[in-house]
Amino acid sequence: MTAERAEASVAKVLSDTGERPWRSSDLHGGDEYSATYEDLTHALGDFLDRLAEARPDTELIESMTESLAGWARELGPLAVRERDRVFGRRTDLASRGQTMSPTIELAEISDDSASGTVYFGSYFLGGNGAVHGGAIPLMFDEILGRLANASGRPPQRTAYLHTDYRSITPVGRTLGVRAWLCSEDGRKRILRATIHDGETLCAEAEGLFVALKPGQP
Ligand SMILES: CCCCCCCCCCCCCC(=O)SCCNC(=O)CCNC(=O)[C@H](O)C(C)(C)COP(=O)(O)OP(=O)(O)OC[C@H]1O[C@@H](n2cnc3c(N)ncnc32)[C@H](O)[C@@H]1OP(=O)(O)O
Repeated sequence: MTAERAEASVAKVLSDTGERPWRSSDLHGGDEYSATYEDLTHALGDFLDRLAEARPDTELIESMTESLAGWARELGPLAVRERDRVFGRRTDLASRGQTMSPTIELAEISDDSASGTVYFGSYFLGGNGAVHGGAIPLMFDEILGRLANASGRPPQRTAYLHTDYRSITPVGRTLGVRAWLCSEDGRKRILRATIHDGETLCAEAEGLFVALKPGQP
């Protein structure tokens, strides 16, 4: 899907849910700003992975705490309404401009399917090299939600998301991810997705997405 199409479908999501449609012109600084924000989210994700892996000494912990508190103080007065924010609203970027779920790099996307790769860094570790069991449905909701809301479909919300954990999902490896639309019935759409480590099926999910009625939040 092109960036223009993704943006058009997101604009529809927001206009139908009562928010002013999001436009790329909401982002200040054009292309230069676009690249900079993507770099910021990558740097933040990298920081979280390194933090999760490290055993810092007290001096470094104190110094990091001070730096982070300084950034929070600087950002505090810059808070804007949800519709004017950048974080998580950059559907033109693989990361969507957020770090809550890992970045999904899509190699193929059509109206009813998407496939690509996902990499869970150390930040998403549950234990013994396996991704946390809550991070996996988070990633599934991300890819299924994006697919459900793509291609000019009406805005939808997840009604249920069922995940089966078939084998551990390893941290620190590039994994295959696939999502596809299974059925449509009125306002209801069922979508499925899988994560593979090579030939091994790690996890699979089924989600029901329900198209929102006008004015529904
Ligand atoms: C700018 C950037 C924006 C980014 C956006 C894009 C990227 C996003 C990426 C991230 C994306 C993240 C996305 C997210 O995470 S969305 C956040 C998580 N989801 C929610 O918060 C949803 C909360 N629930 C609701 O709002 C309502 O319950 C909904 C809207 C879902 C339905 O309530 P509504 O009052 O409207 O409809 P209805 O109750 O008459 O139901 C309608 C039909 O559906 C059937 N049904 C309903 N529930 C279930 C169920 N659990 N199992 C089986 N069936 C169920 C029901 O039987 C009926 O069927 P039928 O009798 O007609 O046959």
